[in-house]
Amino acid sequence: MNQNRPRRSSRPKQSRPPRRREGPSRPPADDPARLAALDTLRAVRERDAYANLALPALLNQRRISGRDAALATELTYGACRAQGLLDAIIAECSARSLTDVDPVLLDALRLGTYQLLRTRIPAHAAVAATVDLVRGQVGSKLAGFANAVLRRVGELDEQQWIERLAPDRATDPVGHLALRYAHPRWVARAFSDALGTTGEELEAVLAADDARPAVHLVARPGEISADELAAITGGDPAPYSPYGVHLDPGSGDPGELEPVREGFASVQDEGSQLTALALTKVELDGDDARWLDLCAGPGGKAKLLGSLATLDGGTLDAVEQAEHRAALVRNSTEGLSVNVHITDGRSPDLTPGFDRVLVDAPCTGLGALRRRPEARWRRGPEDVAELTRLQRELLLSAIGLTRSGGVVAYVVCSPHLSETEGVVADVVRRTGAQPLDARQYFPDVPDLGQGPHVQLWPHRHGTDAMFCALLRV
Ligand SMILES: C[S@@+](CC[C@H](N)C(=O)[O-])C[C@H]1O[C@@H](n2cnc3c(N)ncnc32)[C@H](O)[C@@H]1O
Repeated sequence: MNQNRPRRSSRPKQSRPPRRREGPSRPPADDPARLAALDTLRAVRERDAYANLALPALLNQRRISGRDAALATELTYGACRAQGLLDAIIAECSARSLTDVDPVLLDALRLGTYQLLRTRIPAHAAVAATVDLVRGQVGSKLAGFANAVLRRVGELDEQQWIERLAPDRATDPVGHLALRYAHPRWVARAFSDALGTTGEELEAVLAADDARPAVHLVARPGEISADELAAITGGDPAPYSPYGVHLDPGSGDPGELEPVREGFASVQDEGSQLTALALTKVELDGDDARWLDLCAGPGGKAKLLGSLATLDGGTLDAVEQAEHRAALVRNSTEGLSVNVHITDGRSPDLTPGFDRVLVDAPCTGLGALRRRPEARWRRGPEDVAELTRLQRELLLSAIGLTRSGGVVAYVVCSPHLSETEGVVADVVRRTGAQPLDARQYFPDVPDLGQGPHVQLWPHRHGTDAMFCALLRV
């Protein structure tokens, strides 16, 4: 046990989180919200479930709604996001190493610690409810352990824990900010490398991953305008994409909106829209009727590109390796001039000579961490090498399938330099493809840096951190 652990007698009087609201001194015996949160954390850990899919399904199945659903959602998503910080604090308060703690007990401790540090639930209620949960789900033998750990956690507030546990900001700014904003160090390092700073902008992008993002819709070209879509949905036209609409994060399930149900609109990050649109804006000499999306599933960009190609009398070939994802592409592009191929984009049996090709390659997804609560803890730095190999191979294939004078857009939802500039530089060296200044194809989007490639950022643009390089073949 760490010698520096705070003793209860030394607790400063003001150490409690300041914003507690009054609440029941004991949680109700039946606690569906916390049980749903615990079961979701377990599904995320054991089955690699996505919290934002598993929790709504579970709430629905158990008919949990209203305040219980809201509490379950806050606790689940909050504990998923903050996991690294919560674990560091729990480890400091636990006599056992976390690897020796029963995994369900650890999930419950994460929920309890989250309640103590980041909610206004009274400390005694947070501890009692978690201990009851442990007693019911893990067994009464471990309830005392949970109680002891959480009482120690409650001796300091979040700020004080960070001061105690985080590396010194002056000597290790990345390590400090990684713990403060609950990101793995390698992710904070990747953001820092891409931004070229360890200062305020790094802090801003890490903080942006914890903000609830607006829901972005895309209007289907030729069917509905962004203004009409905004009027119907009560949203606002997006600042940069002519097809985009932003909805308030709390405005309910966008899948229930009529234009989405009818197929006139879809959920799509504005950054994704902008990268697909950039490909369509590059000037071409000669033919412009054969477009290709080499990594199309689940079909967001294929729908946008397919709509534009169809309006112009062209076609889009959409390649996807995974069968179930190809089915999603087929579904989302129904009625458009889109041909879906289930095949490996590195060696598809397609006739070369495409005019415009999109490679929206599989990636670490570090650019969309705000949309998936558990995502930042799921990938590791060891994933990068394999992904960059695949990205390079797909981009080389795309260039081979493009006619001379045609254009390729290489897109990833990650700012990791190995996945972005590294892949592009390597392929340009091998093929002689000519990088274009992509910034000119993102009209009116500010803060695009030195070019030639475009890196969007949540804290600058309100989009996912999408990267886009445009290469003339
Ligand atoms: C980033 S996602 C594409 C997102 C899509 N463009 C959209 O906007 O909805 C990458 C896709 O590439 C697919 N993929 C992975 N390896 C592939 C390969 N070798 N050939 C073709 N598709 C592949 C994955 O299954 C995944 O659906």
